[in-house]
Amino acid sequence: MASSEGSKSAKRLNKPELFHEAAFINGKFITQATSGGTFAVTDPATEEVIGHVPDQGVKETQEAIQHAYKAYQSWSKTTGRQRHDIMKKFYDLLVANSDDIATIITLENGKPLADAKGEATYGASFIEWFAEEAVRDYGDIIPSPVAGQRNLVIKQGVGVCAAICPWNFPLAMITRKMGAALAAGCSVVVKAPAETPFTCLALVHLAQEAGIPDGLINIVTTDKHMKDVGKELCENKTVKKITFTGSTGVGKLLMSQASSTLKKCSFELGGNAPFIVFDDADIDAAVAGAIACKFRSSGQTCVCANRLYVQSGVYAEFASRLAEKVDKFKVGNGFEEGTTHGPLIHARAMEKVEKHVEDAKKRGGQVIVGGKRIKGNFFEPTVITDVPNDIMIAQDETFGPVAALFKFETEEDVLKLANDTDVGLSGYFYSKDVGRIFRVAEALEVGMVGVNTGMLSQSCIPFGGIKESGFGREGSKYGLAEYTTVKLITLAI
Ligand SMILES: NC(=O)c1ccc[n+]([C@@H]2O[C@H](COP(=O)([O-])OP(=O)(O)OC[C@H]3O[C@@H](n4cnc5c(N)ncnc54)[C@H](O)[C@@H]3O)[C@@H](O)[C@H]2O)c1
Ligand SMILES: O=CCCC(=O)O
Repeated sequence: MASSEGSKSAKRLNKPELFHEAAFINGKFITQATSGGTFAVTDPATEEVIGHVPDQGVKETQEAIQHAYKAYQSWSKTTGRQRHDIMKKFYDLLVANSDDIATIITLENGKPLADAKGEATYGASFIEWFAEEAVRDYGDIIPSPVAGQRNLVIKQGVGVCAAICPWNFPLAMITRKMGAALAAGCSVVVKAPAETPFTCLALVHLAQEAGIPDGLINIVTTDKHMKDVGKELCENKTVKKITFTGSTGVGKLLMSQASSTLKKCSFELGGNAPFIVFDDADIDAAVAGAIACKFRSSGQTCVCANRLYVQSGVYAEFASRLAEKVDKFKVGNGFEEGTTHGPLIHARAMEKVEKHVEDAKKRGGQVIVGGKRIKGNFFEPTVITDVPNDIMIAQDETFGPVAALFKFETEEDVLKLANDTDVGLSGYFYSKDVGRIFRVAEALEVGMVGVNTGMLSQSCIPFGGIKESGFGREGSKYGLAEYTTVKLITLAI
């Protein structure tokens, strides 16, 4: 039965039945955990409870895996065209219900409604993209040196996939994994983020409406038992792939657990993106790019700029123009008209942001806008200048609305600084010099480079990193390959 908070949340939707206080296994919404426990989910803006979901454990995870295996056996025998048709219906339903999806995203994640609508579109685009890829996953014929022999290469879905997803994109981080898995002929067990399970549950409601077979997608909800559930997903022999988006520390743990059964892994982990503005840049474009890249989702994306390196000739101008724009942001509840930036996800995130700002201040940084907590989970969008190269922010992503501006003199210097980090997800730079554009793009140690733009994200690009930002790609044709294995058939004729 729905809780009073859950009923209130459901009433905000055009289609209240999309709000489920449940897990989802084998096509059924399950409101009770074996342990009997539930956990509350709160709105990060108001800190009020918006609903409850079952606190599931290892037993339910094993059940979900078994159902996923059964569903995989039939789904893997369907044609790419059949998978396309169901996925296309699923996509159409996501689009038709995008207002409700956006409302749930704002409710549980806090991002402004306009951004949540953007995510509803972005998230749905992965289902559409992979539906279209499902019919084009070609094999190969390799000429044999042996007379009378033919070598055929076919692709097959890897099997049951476990997806462990974060809270910062409650829809898109799931559809990016799920879309590829379904297109490849795989089934999925998703461990929903404890902070944002309701978007995920609305998603599977629509999947079911679209005709996705029972057991093909399963959602385990857990909080207290999260580590045990994660370990089960990594160690269970029936699961053939682990896909994870989140912090590097958790990625390392999951990889060590997954090594016991040598699962295929793709990990999209933390970044520490350099954002470089050269003297020859278009400063208006660079400021606009920094606003989009640094402050999107209040700084809580893995591809957000974390270190802004500005060449000495334009440092003062860039800093004052950026500060002028940041000062005009309207921070508030994502449902309020005019809100440009929402809250941080929770108190732990706030502690990290405050620690980074205090450290920068102690080391001589000048706060020219913002710099402190407003109330609850809200932090002032902040710009700090004159920071030395060894502040905490230089080595650890803040995941918050703080732009630290480092000054540099030469291209050689800034490349050394930009690459002086263990991680390498994305990097950005602004320059009009064609030679420099190629030199710097090739030299940056990252998986994705934005040149004269602060936005990369689309379903058609290979999204992912190098170094300790993980491996594997999501989205694009490369993303589909992560969910398939290649099989050789040698035929003597
Ligand atoms: N790459 C990204 O998009 C992304 C997303 C979220 C967080 N982060 C990074 O991580 C930092 C901390 O945020 P966080 O605490 O939410 O990240 P996290 O890595 O702890 O959590 C991400 C997801 O992993 C799950 N998880 C955590 N420990 C697990 C375990 N042992 N087994 C199975 N699942 C587990 C959580 O339920 C969550 O849904 C952020 O400041 C940021 O740097 C990155
Ligand atoms: O935060 C991780 C993913 C962000 C994106 O897809 O743009």
